[in-house]
Amino acid sequence: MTSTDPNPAATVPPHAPRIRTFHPRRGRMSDRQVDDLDRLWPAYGLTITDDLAAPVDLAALFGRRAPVVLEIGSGMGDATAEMAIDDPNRDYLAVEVHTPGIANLLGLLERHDLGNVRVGRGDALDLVRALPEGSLDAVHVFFPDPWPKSRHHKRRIIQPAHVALLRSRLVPGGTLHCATDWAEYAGSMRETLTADPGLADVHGGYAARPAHRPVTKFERRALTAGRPVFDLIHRRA
Ligand SMILES: C[S@@+](CC[C@H](N)C(=O)[O-])C[C@H]1O[C@@H](n2cnc3c(N)ncnc32)[C@H](O)[C@@H]1O
Repeated sequence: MTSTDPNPAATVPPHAPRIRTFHPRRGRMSDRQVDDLDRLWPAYGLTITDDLAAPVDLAALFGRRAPVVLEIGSGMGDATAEMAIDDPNRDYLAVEVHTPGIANLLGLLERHDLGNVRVGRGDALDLVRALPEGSLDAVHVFFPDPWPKSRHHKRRIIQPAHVALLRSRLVPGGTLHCATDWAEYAGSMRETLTADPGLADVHGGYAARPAHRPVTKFERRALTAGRPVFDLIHRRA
């Protein structure tokens, strides 16, 4: 970090109370998901804790040196797997707290014989803090929990301190790509991303869904309900 690259999140003392950005839901797993989780976790999984040893060695995690895309909140993982299949020259690090979604993605990795995906289980922000600065080619935040009530906005993943933290982990020129179907959150995201001094807006506002981003499970629900979708893509200067 330099004096011209303020990173407020990095200055939060470790004893500060933590505010969760996710609902602590467990969810039921099918027998197949239980089996996939047991068998495949050792090969693809990364356990995330709030004292994860930093810096995380991404080349060791993936077994090669390639540009890395971080996906925060991969849900059931279908979109993650699809992007990784279409983009074999980059590595994908998906992070989720929802165990059935993690298990589902692990099953997809085996079925598609995908070597360029790893799956983190835990709070994405704990992982991001432990990543080296300038280590990510892109960060994807697709349909994050909107936390619609005003008193819960502090739980949103896209807020100034988190954006500064995410930006610090991008390589110069790397992109932070957010998408939401929640119009008010889209406005807040746009404001926050535009206000960050180290990010430049690639499209000058909302973008249409780029071809490389598959329609996600949550997005399908939004489209069925007739809600518009907002993509925002900003680049680290
Ligand atoms: C609304 S869902 C969207 C899932 C997927 N991206 C999609 O579009 O279908 C948001 C997901 O983000 C996960 N999530 C929220 N905060 C997180 C965090 N701090 N770390 C990891 N996962 C998180 C939730 O568990 C949830 O599965």
